[in-house]
Amino acid sequence: MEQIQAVLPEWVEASRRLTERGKVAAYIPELAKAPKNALGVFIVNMEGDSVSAGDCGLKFTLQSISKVFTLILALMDHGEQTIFSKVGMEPTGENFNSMIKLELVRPGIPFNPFINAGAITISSLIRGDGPIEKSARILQFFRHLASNDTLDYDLDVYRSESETGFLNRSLAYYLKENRVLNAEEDVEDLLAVYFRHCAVKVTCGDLGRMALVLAGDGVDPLTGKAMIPRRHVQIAKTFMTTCGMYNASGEFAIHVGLPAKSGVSGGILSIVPGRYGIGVLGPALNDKGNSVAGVDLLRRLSHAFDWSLF
Ligand SMILES: NC(=O)CC[C@H](N)C(=O)O
Repeated sequence: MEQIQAVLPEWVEASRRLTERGKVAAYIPELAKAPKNALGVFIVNMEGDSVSAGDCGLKFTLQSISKVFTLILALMDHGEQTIFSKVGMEPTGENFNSMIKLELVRPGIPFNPFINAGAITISSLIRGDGPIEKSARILQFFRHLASNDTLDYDLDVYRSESETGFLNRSLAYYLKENRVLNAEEDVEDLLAVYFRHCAVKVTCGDLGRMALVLAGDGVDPLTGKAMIPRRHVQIAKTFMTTCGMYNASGEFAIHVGLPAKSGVSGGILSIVPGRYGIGVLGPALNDKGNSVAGVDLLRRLSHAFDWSLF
């Protein structure tokens, strides 16, 4: 940890320069308010020692990072056979909100649980009596994983996405037409669950702490508590490696070589299996939609400390 701490502040400042080249997401209007030049990182090891640098105190919404944990909750609710009858296991090579392959490839189930069509389908599989109970179960699960009972929604971001998320609505109706979603599924209720879990507000510290449970294969190393079956962590880590950074996942595997998941608010959750949980925030995104400075910082760290799995 001392070795990492010794270089971290300087590397954050070096990577921060790249934020000038990126753009803050604006298709959810509320996200456009994020500070473009921010960059923060938090790294925690299996003993609970942590290091951090940059703008670590900033709060941001999980967005697509939440998909890792809703996938896990759905797997815990139903088992892998049911889940993989509804979503596939392959990267798409398309944008996360694209619907093109749903029509082109049969059967018309979403290619994987991390594209929006897949994550909306996963939200429909969370157990609970109605959208309020489903959302409450999801939030409770996130709070457990982060060891933080104060995690909550950013309601401004939630409303902003709910008022403008017409593409996600289209995806959901298309899935319903194709019977990937049940006939009795109410699309507005379902999207309320989906938009809510995307709008859970965290810091880099929360992200790192959630990641640590994945680094421990589902056992929280700091409490010794078994939180997720190992097999479900294995599935989540595999998707993080193959699809976690959208259609730049191959490039990220070459340059960084770690399981990771990014979100449009500029967060990246990553792990060094068995060693570290990592949370990064850098709202300026590159043309693939990943935090431009965040990816650069992870690349520096991975190279220097030989973290690549490959
Ligand atoms: N890539 C993302 O982070 C997308 C999440 C966002 N809530 C959406 O559905 O568009």
